[in-house]
Amino acid sequence: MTLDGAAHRLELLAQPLTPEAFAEFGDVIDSTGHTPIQINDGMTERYHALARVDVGNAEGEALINLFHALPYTLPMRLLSMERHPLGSQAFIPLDNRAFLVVVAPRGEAIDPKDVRAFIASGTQGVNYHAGVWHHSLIAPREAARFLVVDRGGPGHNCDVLPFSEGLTVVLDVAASEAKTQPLKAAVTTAA
Ligand SMILES: NC(=O)N[C@@H](O)C(=O)O
Ligand code: NI
Repeated sequence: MTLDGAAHRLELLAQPLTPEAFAEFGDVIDSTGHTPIQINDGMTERYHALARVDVGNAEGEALINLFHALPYTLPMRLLSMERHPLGSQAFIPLDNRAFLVVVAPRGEAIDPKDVRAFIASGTQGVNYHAGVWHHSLIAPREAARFLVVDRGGPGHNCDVLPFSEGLTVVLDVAASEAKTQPLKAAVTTAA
């Protein structure tokens, strides 16, 4: 499965992550805009069920992982996308650092014009729904740690789709300050 593409260059500009804009790809994990449940005698606010873990079938199980991501320098060239057909995958930042999310709609191929890039703030996580194409974790500028909740169990759960040689996909960051967290420092001149 490769992307059709003559000699094209696709410049991706990341936009601030919002639940509405991300809805077709998954959930935004963020307390903003949600009413918490008061628990523990009022000592804790529970933001309940911000997203659900999809483990696909009875053989699947939910895994709780930690990812220590090394930093990418931007602009960066994206070479492939991946999907997990059997389950969801959630990334929650632990160091309050913004990160980049690149997604494309489900399907057996990816139309380059459907690829979207978002800037997730340090207080926003994402939960990719099963089968949604995404780039693997991108931590810009500095190393960062993430809580990752995804599916374990038997079965093939990671398809990788390379962009064709004829298509160069470059991820940059919107010139305008993102509402979430400025990433200008992350943009360095390409080597
Ligand atoms: N491979 C792995 O566990 N992580 C990727 O799926 C990713 O989306 O980063
Ligand atoms: Ni993944």
